[in-house]
Amino acid sequence: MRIAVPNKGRLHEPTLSLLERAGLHVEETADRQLYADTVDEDVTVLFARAADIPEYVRDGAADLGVTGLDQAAESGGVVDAPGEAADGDLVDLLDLGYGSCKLVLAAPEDGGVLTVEDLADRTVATEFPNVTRDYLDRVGVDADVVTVTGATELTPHVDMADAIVDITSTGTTLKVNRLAVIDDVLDSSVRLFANPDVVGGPKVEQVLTAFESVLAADGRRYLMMNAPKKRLDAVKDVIPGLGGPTVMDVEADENGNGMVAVHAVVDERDVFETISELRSVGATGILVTEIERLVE
Ligand SMILES: Nc1ncnc2c1ncn2[C@@H]1O[C@H](COP(=O)(O)OP(=O)(O)OP(=O)(O)O)[C@@H](O)[C@H]1O
Ligand SMILES: O=P(O)(O)OC[C@H]1O[C@H](OP(=O)(O)OP(=O)(O)O)[C@H](O)[C@@H]1O
Ligand SMILES: [Mg+2]
Repeated sequence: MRIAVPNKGRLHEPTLSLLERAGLHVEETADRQLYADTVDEDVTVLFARAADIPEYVRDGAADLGVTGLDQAAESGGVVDAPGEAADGDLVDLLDLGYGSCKLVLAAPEDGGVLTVEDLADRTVATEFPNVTRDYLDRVGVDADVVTVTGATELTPHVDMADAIVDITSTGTTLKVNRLAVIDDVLDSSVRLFANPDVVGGPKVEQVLTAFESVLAADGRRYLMMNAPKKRLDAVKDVIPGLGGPTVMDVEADENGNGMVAVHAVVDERDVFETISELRSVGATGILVTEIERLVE
């Protein structure tokens, strides 16, 4: 099975680190720029441009692809389940949570374009012509779309366009270029995309489960502690555990009181508060550890 991942740019490193955390360690080889084996002999990684990855998956050159929803939407149809897929659609299997950005319509702060309606018979420059045309159709505005391959923010200042559709996340680039957001066009983040023909296959499901287990572990901590058996109910009340904590009998303390070891998964935001509450109900030897993966 082949997974296409970004070969460079801002999505490259986080995607490799996700593969690593998912247990799909990518082997170092001479050809690593193009493709690489993983610890799983059935899984190969292809390194491609973020914008080309949807095409690799649609074509079947890769079974799975990791890239931004913006890129997939630009290249064709995207559906949530294989049953909904028309010819050439990709299945959006999982939101991987990084690369969050928006495609927005923006125009010069001091210009004459204040609403999308003002764009009628004017020009929009973008790296995303298909998404932009779909958007203009949706809002019923007839404007020309000019395709550029970068530095889109420049075009309104050199009279190439009256507005742009471009990626924004912090808003800094738009601000520096004195452009104001007029409308949101598409919310994007990095997704795991699949060719509809491979969804449900055992290897794809295995990769999906591994990625899901990394996401499930994010923001969670594993707590371990000892507690007097007679305080167990109080300890359980404190821990908002995943399906309740795991409880094991351990040796009695020096006074012969029954003791238990309690393990639980908790939200990292609750750890600080939970520890003091656990101590106050008699827990001792409290350990907090990170979780690499969590298969629910
Ligand atoms: N500022 C941003 N914040 C968050 N995500 C972003 C941002 N810019 C881009 N992205 C996401 O990353 C994807 C790839 O962008 P990136 O800049 O890494 O690639 P690129 O510009 O196509 O790379 P290159 O041209 O170097 O191949 C975008 O399609 C989008 O999903
Ligand atoms: O809202 P902001 O946080 O300013 O981010 C938006 C900018 O980020 C991306 O460019 P990138 O940094 O990837 O450079 P690139 O044009 O070389 O792709 C995008 O094309 C915008 O220009
Ligand atoms: Mg970029």
